[in-house]
Amino acid sequence: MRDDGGAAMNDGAGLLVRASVVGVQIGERWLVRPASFQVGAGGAMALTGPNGSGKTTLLRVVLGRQVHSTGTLQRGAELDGGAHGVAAMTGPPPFYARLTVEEHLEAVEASWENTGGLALPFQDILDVLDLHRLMDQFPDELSSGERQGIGLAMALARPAALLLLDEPEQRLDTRRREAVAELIRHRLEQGTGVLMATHDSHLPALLGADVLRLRRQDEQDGPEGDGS
Ligand SMILES: Nc1ncnc2c1ncn2[C@@H]1O[C@H](COP(=O)(O)OP(=O)(O)OP(=O)(O)O)[C@@H](O)[C@H]1O
Repeated sequence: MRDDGGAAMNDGAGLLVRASVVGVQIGERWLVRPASFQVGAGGAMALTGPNGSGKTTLLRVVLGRQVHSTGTLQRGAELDGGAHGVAAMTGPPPFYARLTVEEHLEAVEASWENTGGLALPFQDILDVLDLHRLMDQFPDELSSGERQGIGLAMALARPAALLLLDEPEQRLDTRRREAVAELIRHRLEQGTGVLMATHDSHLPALLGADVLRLRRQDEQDGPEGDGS
């Protein structure tokens, strides 16, 4: 693994991410109170907590898009392996207005043709999420839940050592939430590590994920509040 300063670490075989008291602070305000967790290959970690407790911000720290103020973040060398490092879904995917859903998926699939192909075939993902009916539609003809579903499909198909998902259950009905859990389980079985933010207590249970509950700055400390 490598720490924030880029120094190689000798320990942590199989570990993809190790965060030790990582917090984000602006002035007196904690966006993320110091938290510790780790994600290994084939392991799942769920960040939970109320609105504004810092789940998305912590995912952004892991992605390298947000600087942290305290602690140490170590990332496995696998995560820096170019396109095969991290597959992230942190919001609706960028869509091209003039391409259909099918053309988007074809473009994603083609981009992986020469590097081992997709981790999960789109056909399987579309079957499970019941998205086939959308193939001929354009982005502005999709509901927010359908856009979320297509974004998830793209992230779940993408080969990567770490899958990072921000509220994958968002805007999905109960049946599709269970379907998403099934797809994530496939990725875990392939050895992919999964780090997610979620408001759904069932999803971590379905995945056997470790759970870290983040606290907002205005919440009292409690037994699980040290983030370990
Ligand atoms: N760009 C920003 N600048 C300043 N503060 C921010 C910024 N983005 C988020 N915050 C603040 O950081 C805190 C954590 O926000 P974050 O989006 O990480 O929470 P969250 O747990 O993901 O919330 P939710 O469950 O509502 O998605 C909030 O208090 C939010 O107002």
